[in-house]
Amino acid sequence: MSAWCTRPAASRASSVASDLLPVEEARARILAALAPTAAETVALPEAAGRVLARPVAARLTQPPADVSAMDGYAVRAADAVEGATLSMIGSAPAGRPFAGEVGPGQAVRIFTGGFVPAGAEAILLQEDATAEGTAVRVNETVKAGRWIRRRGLDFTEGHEVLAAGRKLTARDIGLAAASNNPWLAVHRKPRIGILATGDEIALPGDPIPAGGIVSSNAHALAALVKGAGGDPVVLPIAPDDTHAIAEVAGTAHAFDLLVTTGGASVGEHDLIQKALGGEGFELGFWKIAMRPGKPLIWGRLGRTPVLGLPGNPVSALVCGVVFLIPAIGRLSGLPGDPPPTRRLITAVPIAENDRRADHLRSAISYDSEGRMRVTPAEMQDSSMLATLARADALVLRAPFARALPAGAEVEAIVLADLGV
Ligand SMILES: Nc1nc2c(c(=O)[nH]1)N[C@H]1C(S)=C(S)[C@@H](COP(=O)(O)OP(=O)(O)OC[C@H]3O[C@@H](n4cnc5c(N)ncnc54)[C@H](O)[C@@H]3O)O[C@H]1N2
Ligand code: MOO
Repeated sequence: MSAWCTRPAASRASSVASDLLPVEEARARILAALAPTAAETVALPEAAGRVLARPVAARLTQPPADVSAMDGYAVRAADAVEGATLSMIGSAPAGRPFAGEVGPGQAVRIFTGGFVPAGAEAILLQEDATAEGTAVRVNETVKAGRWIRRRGLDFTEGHEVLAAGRKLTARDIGLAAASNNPWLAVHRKPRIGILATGDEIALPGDPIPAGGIVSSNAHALAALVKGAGGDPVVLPIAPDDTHAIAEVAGTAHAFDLLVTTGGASVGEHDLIQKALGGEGFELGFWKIAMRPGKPLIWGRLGRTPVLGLPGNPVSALVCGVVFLIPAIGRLSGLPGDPPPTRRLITAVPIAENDRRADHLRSAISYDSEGRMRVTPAEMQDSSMLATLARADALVLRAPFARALPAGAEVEAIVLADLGV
């Protein structure tokens, strides 16, 4: 048994009670086997949503000098008392600093963003002054420092403005631009191969074989991968034939992760492990204590990790939420946190659970007092994609969780939190 296949002690203990690996342990083992992709340098517009591979330091100080926060007059604080009249000696619009100095009894016309001239200690708002020619009458006394943005108020040259490991938001892109960083080092988008298998499946729009169905998994997973920051590559559908599966899997080396759907279970047409086995597949684990998603496969084909998702469409997508999104996060340079959960109140009683951690497709609604309530769908069959599409949340039920009355608190993954 290689290090890849070694079971941690906790797993051995739990396997005494069950042959199914707990969800948290399965996710931990998946994440432990993944490393972030290498860094690449991209232009700012390409960097949004990517994860910084190296910290970003400011390449200038902002503001570069003391600047005015308002339109008005740059004045010496002691002179600008109510009733005084000052003499305007020039102007300092943004981008054109005044070269001279403000002397006693003098003022310089200044505009928002203009450099505060030497000698000035405050800005007199134009609303608080009356100008006639070069005479400026002060209508309201100003305090020293008023309306001046000090040099370096925002950031200082050489200081870190963005830390490595940060997923870049529009705000971060603005900060990188303001700090004069046109290029950023980010982790390459993880390339995720998606291989749907099955004799019965056809692409949407293609002729459907007798007894067949339309393949939804590859499309749904590609959308999920894209939303999570990965680069999906949908491979041709492989029929239930070990040679065909092996041939397509031969492209695995091109991916940071190969995801298969279907053929994960125990039927004689469930061929993923058999077909990949001939190509040198090393199994990490198979079967987890999860509904939907029990026959999940995890292993490695050469250097490429392989996540084998069940064929049932809801199982494939729920496993996508629970395992694939964190895996893409880890490959992208993030920690790969589990999906965030929220505490919600169930509107209806929930039955006790069996040994598999359940993920109940549920609707969120608001009661007459505006409080959020969650209602699991009555039917939870893992073929029912419409129920998943209509759901707002997955209510989590731990193995052997006790029955709950209406009004009890539950933990739930809110799908919109993940953009799924
Ligand atoms: N005797 C047992 N049978 C099954 C077990 C078990 O433990 N013992 N587990 C069940 C569970 S749980 C699941 S989940 C499924 C998973 O099966 P597979 O991963 O082998 O998936 P398939 O058999 O290939 O397909 C299952 C179902 O999903 C449809 N499918 C497959 N691919 C797609 C696709 N790309 N798009 C849409 N739908 C797809 C397929 O037609 C089947 O209806 O196994 C249970 N059986
Ligand atoms: O685990 Mo299966 O996904 O229950 O249908």
